[in-house]
Amino acid sequence: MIEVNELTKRYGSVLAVNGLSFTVRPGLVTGFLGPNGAGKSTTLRMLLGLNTPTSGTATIDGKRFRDLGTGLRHVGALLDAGDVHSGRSAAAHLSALARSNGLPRRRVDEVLQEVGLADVARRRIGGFSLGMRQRLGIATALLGDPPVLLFDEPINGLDPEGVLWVRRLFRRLAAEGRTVFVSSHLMSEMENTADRLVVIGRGELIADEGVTEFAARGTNFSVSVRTPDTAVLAGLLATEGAEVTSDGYESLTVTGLTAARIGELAFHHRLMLHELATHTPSLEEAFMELTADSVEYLAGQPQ
Ligand SMILES: Nc1ncnc2c1ncn2[C@@H]1O[C@H](COP(=O)(O)OP(=O)(O)OP(=O)(O)O)[C@@H](O)[C@H]1O
Repeated sequence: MIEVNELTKRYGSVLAVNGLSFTVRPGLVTGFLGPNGAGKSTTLRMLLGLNTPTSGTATIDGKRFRDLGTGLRHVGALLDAGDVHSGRSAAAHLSALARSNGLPRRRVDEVLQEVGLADVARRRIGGFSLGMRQRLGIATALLGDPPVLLFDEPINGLDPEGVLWVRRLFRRLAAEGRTVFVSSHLMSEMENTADRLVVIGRGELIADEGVTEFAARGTNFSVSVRTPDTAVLAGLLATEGAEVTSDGYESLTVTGLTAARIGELAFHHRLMLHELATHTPSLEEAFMELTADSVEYLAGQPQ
């Protein structure tokens, strides 16, 4: 169990993390989401004792990381996949870590196999692609067979097959009863992976809930209508208080009225409908909507 309580980190005038509180439970994949610069990496670094909080606490199973004393056997983490000695081979890198953490040598072969790097184990890391480095970072996190796993943007650089693999891996690790906490700035990466979401913006908590509850917060419900009588129907819908936009030939998008009400109106006025479909906001849309105020860099904004 990860517990973050009133956690704050200030860098000079920048308040990177501001009074953040949440818990991450075992047996689930929890996505840690927020736009760029929201404070995800800073929070993960404080959990791992790499940054000191300005105030508040970040604990793992009730203790600060540095007081756990069991290192890789308790918490495995992927922070920055580029942060490895590039002159070494993958096997040498993992062997050195296994030795310094008192882990058996066989774990090196097991994790290399697990992440699909067994065939390139003796190659220099310097020649690895970003995706291979991510796999090595994941292997490092798994080395101590820990009950708690933290991954910072693990999907970066992975090809589609790699993305599927990593999703299945996270699901399996959670099913084994581990605590799996995965950061991303893209909701699409978490949509089919996470059970719960901790969403932050500008260092503050926006949501801490199940994926379904989060999706239900999106308010952009709309109805698509196709009819040969767009002008007549649009007029009728407007008098009912709906907001109507025409998407081109025979096609309208309507907000403010249900599909059932639109169908009734069309029926009463003998208007033919070719399509009537409710559009439920996606998880991605809910995320964009709820974090809109926290986005640091917006495309198309004047400088
Ligand atoms: N060492 C530092 N010194 C000064 N400011 C920092 C430092 N580290 C982070 N920040 C600032 O703190 C804020 C949060 O950064 P952080 O890297 O934690 O965000 P993030 O959510 O991980 O973003 P990203 O998705 O871009 O990695 C940003 O405004 C960043 O510029």
